[in-house]
Amino acid sequence: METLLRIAIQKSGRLQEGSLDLLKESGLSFSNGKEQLKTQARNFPVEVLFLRDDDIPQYVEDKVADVGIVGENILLEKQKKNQLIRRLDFAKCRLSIAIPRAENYGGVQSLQGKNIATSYPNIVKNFLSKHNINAGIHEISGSVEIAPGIGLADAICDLVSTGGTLLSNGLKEVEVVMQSEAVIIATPQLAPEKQQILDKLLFRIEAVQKAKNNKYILLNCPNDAIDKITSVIPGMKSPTIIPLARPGWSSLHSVVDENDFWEKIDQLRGFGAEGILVVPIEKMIV
Ligand SMILES: Nc1ncnc2c1ncn2[C@@H]1O[C@H](COP(=O)(O)OP(=O)(O)OP(=O)(O)O)[C@@H](O)[C@H]1O
Ligand SMILES: O=P(O)(O)OC[C@H]1O[C@H](OP(=O)(O)OP(=O)(O)O)[C@H](O)[C@@H]1O
Ligand SMILES: [Mg+2]
Repeated sequence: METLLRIAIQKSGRLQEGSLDLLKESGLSFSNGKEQLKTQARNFPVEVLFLRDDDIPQYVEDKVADVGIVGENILLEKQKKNQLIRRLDFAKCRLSIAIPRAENYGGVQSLQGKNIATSYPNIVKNFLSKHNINAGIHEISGSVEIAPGIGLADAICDLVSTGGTLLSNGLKEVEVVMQSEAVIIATPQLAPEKQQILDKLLFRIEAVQKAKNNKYILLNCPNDAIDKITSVIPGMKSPTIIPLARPGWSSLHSVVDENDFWEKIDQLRGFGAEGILVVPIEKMIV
């Protein structure tokens, strides 16, 4: 029987779209109907399980799933035997403590003796003991931001992204406990055949991630600017340089990192680059 790598992803919620996109952009083709809880890829030895994200670390520890995609917040909270394989650059958020907007905050000591509502009791417990704070933890599984408003707790610890939910519940963020993004987790000891499949998948994921972080750039420049421009955008090995019909000019093709893109464009223009075209890359294999 063919060995399949079992990957657990969130069935519905904030991680679902990013997880599906990542697997599909990595070339896996599978169906994901609304009621479907399990599916096998048509063109890759992978089975996908659609689960509640909170349950994924336990499934991975129990080897019911070999690999999972969860937020780092869930990985840290659940304290299961999982290894973090790779950060995935989506579902970025932070886990923060917030208090009613009207209240004064004089640093972490202000939490002494308070009651904190959260879905992350273990993370909050560690945070409080690191700061020698004695506070009560009231565990609830959702709608945490409502807790101070209904007299359930003095403060909360929950995920924040735009801050919109805090704002609309009259709360203000006072401490960032951790930053989080989606990650791939795996059982500590994968069978060699499964490890091989995972390595193959990780190679594809890397190509997808690199492509997202880079752009293909084409520009025209005077020949005497080629060296300076090459030092700014050296490309994967070196830029491609093609002479233009106009004497003394060349077309230079390279890749540029998305993160410092605009600074580099300013530098290139300063060196005399013109007619700059920037296009997305679909996959990037170094
Ligand atoms: N506002 C946000 N912005 C970015 N990422 C977020 C945000 N909220 C949550 N996340 C990330 O997405 C993960 C899933 O969030 P979601 O709200 O869908 O979970 P859930 O309600 O617990 O879902 P489930 O029903 O699967 O248990 C979180 O653990 C976190 O890592
Ligand atoms: O800072 P913001 O951009 O407002 O995002 C933060 C909110 O997003 C998440 O909930 P989600 O919307 O996923 O709903 P849920 O409570 O049903 O999980 C999280 O639990 C916060 O409540
Ligand atoms: Mg959940």
